[in-house]
Amino acid sequence: MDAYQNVGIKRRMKRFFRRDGRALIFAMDHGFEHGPTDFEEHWEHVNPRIIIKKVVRAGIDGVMMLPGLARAAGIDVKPNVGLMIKLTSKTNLRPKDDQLLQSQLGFVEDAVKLGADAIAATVYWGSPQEDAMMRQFAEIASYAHDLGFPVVQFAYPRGPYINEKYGRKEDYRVVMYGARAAVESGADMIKTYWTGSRETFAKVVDAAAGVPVLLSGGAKTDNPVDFLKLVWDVIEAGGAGAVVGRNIFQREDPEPFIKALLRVVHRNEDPEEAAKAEGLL
Ligand SMILES: O=C(COP(=O)(O)O)[C@@H](O)[C@H](O)[C@H](O)COP(=O)(O)O
Repeated sequence: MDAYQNVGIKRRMKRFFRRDGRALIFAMDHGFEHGPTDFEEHWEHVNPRIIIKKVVRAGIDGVMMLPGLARAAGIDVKPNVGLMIKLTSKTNLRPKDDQLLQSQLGFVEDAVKLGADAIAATVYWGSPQEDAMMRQFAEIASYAHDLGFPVVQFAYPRGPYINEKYGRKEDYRVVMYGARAAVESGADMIKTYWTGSRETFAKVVDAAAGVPVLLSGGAKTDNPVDFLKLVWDVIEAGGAGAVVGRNIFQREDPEPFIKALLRVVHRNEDPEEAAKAEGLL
């Protein structure tokens, strides 16, 4: 890779990661991947401009969106906040047999025009359609790297063989495998599942061989401290932070919660202390 691209990738990575090498990123692709019902708990957050303004005000490090939402609300992602555009997706409406495929819904050029700082794509490792997603990722990554953009892989092990062999997709051996596959396929950042313990997540981090590993948030926890504790475990395991959607936009007042998360991610604060400091307890 020549010096220009190398500098481009490094500079853009720094728009997400602070000097401590960690980042808290807001995810908003749920209207497409899960359907707008995900927003019903706090319906005003279905409007990307409303929720993006809140998360930016709270001090989030980055925002991840699909290209269409970035057209609508990318302008609200202030220049000091990293913008990650994801170029693959799927709806929950497609037939069951096709749920293990993410399709390309935008192009690297679109992300560049939208002012992206990083480009993301999902690979369901172990899917019967793994081959198609590997090719898609390779094409996106190759072009993005040529232009000096970092590439994020949502490295999600998913598929019938995984269930048969490991019992669950969150088994650390398979999450670790997905993370390693992401590294070996050229990812600059990895987003993946929680494996259930610090010890096992630390192995995922080791398998990623220096490529930052971010937690994929998951369903909202009733008690906000439970999610703070999860992110604390990720950080203690050597993880680089988290990409969080529902735990933010499904809360009535996401701002103190984000501030508490930032305390845990960047200041190593104990989750309960962080929650108290932001008035959550
Ligand atoms: O990866 C995604 C969906 O995963 P899923 O198929 O629901 O397991 C992304 O659409 C989300 O943005 C990501 O999971 C982060 O959002 P939350 O899980 O924190 O809501």
